[in-house]
Amino acid sequence: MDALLAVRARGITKWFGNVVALDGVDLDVAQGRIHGLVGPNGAGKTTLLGLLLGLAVADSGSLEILGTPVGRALDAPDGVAGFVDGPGLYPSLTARQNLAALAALRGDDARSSAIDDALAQVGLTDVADERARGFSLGMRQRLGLAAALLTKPRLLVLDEPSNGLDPAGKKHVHGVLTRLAAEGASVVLSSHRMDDLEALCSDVTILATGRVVFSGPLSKLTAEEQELDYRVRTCDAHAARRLAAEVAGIRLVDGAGARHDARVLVVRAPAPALDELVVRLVQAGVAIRELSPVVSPLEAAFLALTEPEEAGR
Ligand SMILES: Nc1ncnc2c1ncn2[C@@H]1O[C@H](COP(=O)(O)OP(=O)(O)OP(=O)(O)O)[C@@H](O)[C@H]1O
Repeated sequence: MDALLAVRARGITKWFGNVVALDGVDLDVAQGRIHGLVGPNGAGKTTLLGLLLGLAVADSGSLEILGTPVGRALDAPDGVAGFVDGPGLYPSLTARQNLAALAALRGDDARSSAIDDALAQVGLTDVADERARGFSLGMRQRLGLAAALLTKPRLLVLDEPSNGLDPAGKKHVHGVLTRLAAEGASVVLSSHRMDDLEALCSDVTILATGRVVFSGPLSKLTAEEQELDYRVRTCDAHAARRLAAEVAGIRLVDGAGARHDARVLVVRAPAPALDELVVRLVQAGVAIRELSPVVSPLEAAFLALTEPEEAGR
């Protein structure tokens, strides 16, 4: 096995009746990295995360987690924590009691200082003594993450952890995941939020109808995208339009993004042509006030890679 891999999956197939949820999936998750799993509804993300957590076993293929081959038993592999379909909590217990009870279930005797620390990391200190029954979705997600942290995971597996998070909750969760990875743990998470994935993940796997259509560094995915639409807002839209028309490889896109602001131009361009436009604008004394992709590079790649699959269903 590769010493630097937290997950090594080869040819994983999983059927539910006559539905193939995973169809020959290969996945490498490097140690100390945050790996995003993305795909349309029903692509197989939750099924794959469930296999990593030992909630189900594959019908075929091989799976190694933290260097150990996974057998047929339904059991969380050592060093792995996380949840799919929301964390399992006791509604009638407080946040603090939940963490103590979940630790006791594992046979651990979590010190109250460790519990306090986990609650602080996810930003739930103020509600530590409130019952989980009254918690919002975002608070339950954060409490589930705190429970996972108490196990000191070497691999953390989370299904859509951003669901229901307000901006403060998101900041806490991102902070926790980034810290874990910096300390050498690996994180695999699914999300439909491209902005979260781009902010957090170094690697991404895109699934479509149970198959991997891309897996690798996020930078490679975005670099592979040939052309993107960019909003360019300048101090002189007229001059910007004229200059854009002169740059080879740039096409002006009417409509989206420019509609509400006459100073905004939307151009479709590969990165080198966009660079050339920026240089020409500056040389011509046209100030650039905004330059941003209309949809994020990950979202553009996601749509390009998954839409043909969707259409083919
Ligand atoms: N327990 C189950 N019984 C029957 N079919 C299932 C079961 N779990 C998943 N499936 C099917 O397997 C496929 C993959 O589902 P899965 O939940 O893994 O997708 P997903 O990518 O997590 O989707 P979403 O983004 O909607 O959460 C779907 O066709 C789904 O209907």
